[in-house]
Amino acid sequence: MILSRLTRPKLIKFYVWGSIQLTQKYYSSFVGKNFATLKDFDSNEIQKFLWTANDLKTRFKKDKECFQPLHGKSIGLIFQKRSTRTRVSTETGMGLLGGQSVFLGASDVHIGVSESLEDSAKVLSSMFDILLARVFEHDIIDTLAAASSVPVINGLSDLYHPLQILADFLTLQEHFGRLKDLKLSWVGFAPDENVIKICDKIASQTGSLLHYTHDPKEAVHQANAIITDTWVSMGQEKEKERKIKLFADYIVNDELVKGAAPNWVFMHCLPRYPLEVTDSVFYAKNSVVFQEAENRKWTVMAVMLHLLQDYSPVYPKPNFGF
Ligand SMILES: NC(=O)OP(=O)(O)O
Repeated sequence: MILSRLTRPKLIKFYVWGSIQLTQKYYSSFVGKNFATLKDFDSNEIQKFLWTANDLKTRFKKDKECFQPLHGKSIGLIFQKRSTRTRVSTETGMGLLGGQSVFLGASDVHIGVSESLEDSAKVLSSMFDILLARVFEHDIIDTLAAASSVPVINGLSDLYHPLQILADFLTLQEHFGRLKDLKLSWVGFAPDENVIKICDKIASQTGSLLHYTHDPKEAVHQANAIITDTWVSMGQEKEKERKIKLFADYIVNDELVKGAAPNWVFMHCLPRYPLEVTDSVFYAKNSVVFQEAENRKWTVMAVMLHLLQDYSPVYPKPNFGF
């Protein structure tokens, strides 16, 4: 199951995720792997990350347990853009696991400016045990990963935000008690055409239903989750006025959500501008946006832990419906 950042505003469509069908396969170790996009992991592996995230959340938050499996490990955080959730969830999560984080902002380091990406990746991976990068072009993630001797986590590129999708899945599982047979309606920009092709191929293999439409009412009809994102991404501020006009009819508001399933939830990865969703929906009792934000922490902890060492959850596997 994959999800892309939506990058091609010229194509105005709405799309709906059908039931999330995950195939069965034995879990494999993730140690030493990169985490660039969820399409690199099969459904069973994604469930494993989610199981561990649930387990860590229960152990640290509910049980108030203290254990530090990543004591002595460190992560380098390469950020070309600003961030609240990705940065803070990773820094505090690494701290809880006993490790250390070093933030490397765009104006702090030479990466891609006075030193090649490859040289930076070689140097940083000789000092850190793992790297996380938030970049503009997705190719930068691939370049860093190819030159790095340690795992690289994608903290957002122009194509993928896999950490966010893990947190979204965890939130859906917590709320609905399953992932199977949920109708997810994403209201916003059209996905990248290549990503659509990949999604269609996976859907044909798994039995998921994918539907793309220009009609927001059709998109949210009987949806269990209505999801949107900011229309003005970082670095696209110049396009703000054009996008406001272009997407004026696509605001998620009380009228639009009337067509959703009775148990609908609203999701948004944040930060949120009032442009794309009204306060009445964003702060509605059906909104799970802050639970979704908190889950960024437990999911990135699961990813860091699994890329650095094998981990067996203490708590039973949550029900995903598969
Ligand atoms: N959703 C998300 O990635 O938030 P930040 O930009 O604050 O990291």
